[in-house]
Parts: sequence; C-alpha cells; structure tokens
Amino acid sequence: MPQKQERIQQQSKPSMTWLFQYLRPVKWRMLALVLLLFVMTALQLLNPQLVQRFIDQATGSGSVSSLLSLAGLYLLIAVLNQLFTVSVDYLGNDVSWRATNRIRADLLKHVLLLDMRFHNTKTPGEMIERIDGDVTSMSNFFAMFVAKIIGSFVLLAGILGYMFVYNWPIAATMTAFTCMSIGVMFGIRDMGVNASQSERQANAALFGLIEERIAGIEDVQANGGVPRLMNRYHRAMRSVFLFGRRAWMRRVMPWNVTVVMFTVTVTIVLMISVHMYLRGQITLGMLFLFFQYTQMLNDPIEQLGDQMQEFQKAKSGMRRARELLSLQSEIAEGGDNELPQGPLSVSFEQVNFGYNEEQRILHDISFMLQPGERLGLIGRTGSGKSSISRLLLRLYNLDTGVIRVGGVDIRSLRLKALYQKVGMVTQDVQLFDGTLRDNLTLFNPRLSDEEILETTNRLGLLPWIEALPEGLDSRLSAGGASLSAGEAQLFALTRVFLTKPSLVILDEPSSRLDAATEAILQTAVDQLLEGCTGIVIAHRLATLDQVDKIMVLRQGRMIEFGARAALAQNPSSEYAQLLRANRQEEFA
Ligand SMILES: Nc1ncnc2c1ncn2[C@@H]1O[C@H](COP(=O)(O)OP(=O)(O)OP(=O)(O)O)[C@@H](O)[C@H]1O
Repeated sequence: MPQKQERIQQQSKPSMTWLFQYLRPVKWRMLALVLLLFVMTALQLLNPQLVQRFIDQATGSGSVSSLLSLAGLYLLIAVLNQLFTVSVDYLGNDVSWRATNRIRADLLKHVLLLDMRFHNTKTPGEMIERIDGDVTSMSNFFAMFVAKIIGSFVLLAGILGYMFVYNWPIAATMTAFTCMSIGVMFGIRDMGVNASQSERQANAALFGLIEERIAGIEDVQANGGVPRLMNRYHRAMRSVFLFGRRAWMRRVMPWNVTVVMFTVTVTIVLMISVHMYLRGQITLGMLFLFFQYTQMLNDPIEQLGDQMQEFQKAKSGMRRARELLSLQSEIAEGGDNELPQGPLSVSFEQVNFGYNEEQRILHDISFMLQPGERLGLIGRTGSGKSSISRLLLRLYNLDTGVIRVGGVDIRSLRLKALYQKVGMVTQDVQLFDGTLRDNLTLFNPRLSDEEILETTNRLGLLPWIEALPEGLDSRLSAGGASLSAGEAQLFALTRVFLTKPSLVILDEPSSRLDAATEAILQTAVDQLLEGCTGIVIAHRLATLDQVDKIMVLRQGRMIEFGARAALAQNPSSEYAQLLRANRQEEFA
C-alpha cells in the first residue's frame, strides 16, 4: 500500500510570541488596564499613610477638624479604589474575551478544515473541549496576567521604596522575603504544567464519552446500556478527579511556600517595629504603617502566586491548542485552475484507495463519464460506492491514480472551487438550529425567498413547505430527527439544487419510502440532474431507469461498466442478471 501523506507539524514559534499575537489587537485596552492599575496602586499606598497620620494626630494634639478631613479623604480614596477595581475587572474580562474568542475562532476554522481521517478519530465532545475548554483555561491569563504582574511589581516597588526611606532594617527584611518568594515561585513555576495538561486531556475524554453516548441515546436505551454507560462515566469522572487533584496540588505548591515565608517575615517586622516603638524611635502611627505595609506585601506576592497558577493552566491549554493548530490537513489546497462552465465530465484513472494502510478499499478503478451523462453505481453494501463519492469530493486523498472533473485533476483545484460545482446529496441530512430558510440555504443570505420557493416548486416540494406552520420561517431543531426519511431526502435535494451544481452525487435512501413520496422524489431527482452530470448510488434497480451508464462494484473492484441499455440487453452481463433475478433486496 502506498504511503499515506504524513501530517506535518508546522515549525512552532516560541509560546509567548504565539500568545502575545492575540494580545496585539487589544493592546490599547491593555494599556488602559495597566494605567488603571498604576492609579489603583498609588491609592492603595496612600491609605495606610492617612491612617498613620490619623493615629499620630489623635494620640498627639491634632484638631477634630483635621481628623475629620483625614477620615473623609480616607473614605473618598476607599470609594475611588473600589471604582477602579470594578473598572479593572471589566476591562480585564473584556480583553480576555476578545483575545480568547480569536483563538477559539482560529481553532474552529482550523479543525473544520482538517481532513476526515483526523475527524474519524475524534468525538465531537472531545473537540468541543479542545476548542472551548482549553481556551477557557487561558482566559484568566489574558484577563489579568500582564496587568496583575505589572501591578504587583509596582506595588512591591512602592512599598519597598517607601520603607527604605523610613527604615532600612525593616525594608531589608521585606526585600529579602520578596526576593525569596519570587525566586521560589519562578523556580518551580512549571511544576504543574504537565499535570494540568493531563487534567485537560481527562476532561476532553469525559466530554467525548458524554457526547458519544448522548448522540447514540436510542441505541443505548434500546439495548439496556445505561448501567454500563454510567460505569464508564464514573471511571472517566474518577480519572478527571485524580488528574485534577494532582494538577491542583502541584499548582499551589509555590503559593504554599510563600505563605510560610510571609509568616516569618511578619513576625520579624513586628519584632523590630515594637522594639523601635518601645525605645521611642517611631510613633504609634508609624508602627501601624510598618505593620500595614508588611501586610500589604502579601497581596502582590499572593497575586503573583495566583498568576503563576493561572500561567501553568494557560500554558497547558496553550500547548494543547498549538498542538491542534500545528496539525496540517492531509488534503492539500490546489492551485488556481478553473472548472469549465456547464455539466462536467468525470474520469477515474487507475484509482486505488484505502482508509488505512492495512486495507485497500478501492482497487484500480478507471471509468469515464461525458458531460451530462448519468451513472448508476450499484453493488452490495460495503462494496465501496460511498468511498468513490468521498474521493470525488476530496474528503480523502487517493493512494494512487488520478481523478479528473471537467478534465482537471481535482488535486489542482481549490477546494472551494470544487465544492462550488460538485454537490452531494447524502442519506444523513444534517440540520442546524435555525429556520427552514437557513437550513435550505446553509445560512447564505444571498439566496432570496423567491429563488428558494421557485426551486422548491420546480422540485415539487412547495406543498410540503406550505404545509409547515410558518413556511420558510419554521424553526428546525439541530440533528435531523424532526424529518422523516422521505422529507430528509427532499430537503437534501433542495439544498443541493440551490447551489446550482454542475456535477451531482446522489446517495439514494436505502430505506423504503411510500409510493407517493417516492414518486415526488423521483421527479425531484430528475429535475436536479437535468443539465448536470450525475452519479446515483442506487439501492434499488428501479431508480436506474433514467441513467445512461451502469457500474457494478464488488469488494472495491469494478466488475462491470457500460451503457445501461446495452448491459440490460446483454444476457451475460451482471446488470442483466440482477434485473432478471429482480434482486433489489440485495441492495436495500
Ligand atoms: N471512515 C472509514 N474508515 C475505515 N473504513 C471505512 C470507512 N468508511 C468506510 N469504510 C470501509 O470501506 C468499505 C467500503 O465502504 P463504503 O461506505 O464505500 O461502502 P458502500 O458500498 O457505500 O456501502 P453502503 O451501501 O452500505 O453505503 C467498507 O468495508 C467499510 O467498512
């Protein structure tokens, strides 16, 4: 089996550069945030000094009016401080949402463009966790990290600077504590990153499990699988708990170390201050001020510790996000080649394909369809019919061979150009949460109601839409459960018809429809295929009366290909034998 194209890991930029690229668009808001923090810090430093003066004046010969004005000023500053705190929180969250939403959008776009081989191995729940959960773990980093780190250092510098002016032994004790605390935190800052990454992985697995089971709720209930599901759920939950606990313990380690050091520092500062007060070297107000400033020292250090924790969480989320972003789709974008107007020819030239290296699914498929011709594709279940359509839409890469549409190798076309001209009607109709109009046009606002109604009328579907309570404005729920098999097919046909394709691949419903729906469907299919090339994956021979050519597949090999009329008249042909035996059931 030929080599599958390797997923290429892009050259990754240094992590911080990657993160800061998302902060660049919000740099002015960040600047405002930092300025607000400067003002807040100044106010925080001012208040203990007011209290110091208040105490000294109260214990000395201060007048009541000056005491009252000091108290009034204290109140004003406290209120201002509160206002600034709210503004900083608001701005911080604003910055965070803007930056993280950009990452979410980048991740979602990237994942939507990844190939089917990647998606086959991932559950939607896991992807939700990776696109949203991992990014949420970075949100605090964006909200507060830069601002709080700067704010903490400014506050520390303010306190220590002031203390050095007034009392150097205390200032030296405080500085030693500050340096040691920061040193410890930085030294072991990455301790929790790997554990946090495993925690996020366990979370993703849990959400994957929940989503998978809810999506298959019918099967789970019908087979009495709820207790077994709950068992697996509890095991996944336990794993989240164990990884979460380990990650938390590692993340809080730097903070615990600083708490111990802080207690020792407060004791030393108090001992020195009380000693100086007793010897009359400082006033009672000064004693309070020194104590207050030592207490205040804890805030920025704690802040730094918190941010260190957030940084570890952010770093693990960031690693996972970048890991995802560095995966490249195996489907390479083509060049600027254009497809011709009108119906398109289709040719397969010695196409070989397998979903994995071990098993080949399609063997040496070669055929040619002229523009406007219709091909009926028949074969037992698992013979490779849908695989042919997936290859035509470039959902997978070929192993060897060439597929041409309109004479152009599909690998040399931009994917968008291919999807504009090739439409596919599948058996599984995916509905999105929105109106019937949104679902039919796939949220394309350029398609007018007249166009939609005219198309549906042409396909004979107008009565169906008119029967709905609010017509095109009727709300459909996500999934597809609200449509019957017949309605789903009519719906899918209209959706593809509206894109005006030049080549249509139609995967016929295998379930039996009632005679009336079948008749409407057949008319709609004939309308759809008029003026374009068509490939019909047929499950019933009766629907192939209108096709020009027939291909019979068996175990991935093309055992017959030719004009339908000629094959029907050739008694030794596979198709004629099938017709004779009237073994439609085989394809149901
Ligand atoms: N995503 C996949 N990964 C691995 N193997 C796959 C995948 N999809 C299909 N196959 C295998 O490829 C083979 C051909 O599948 P394909 O869906 O093309 O058959 P089909 O003829 O369309 O069947 P049906 O009539 O039941 O829709 C089957 O053996 C199937 O198990």
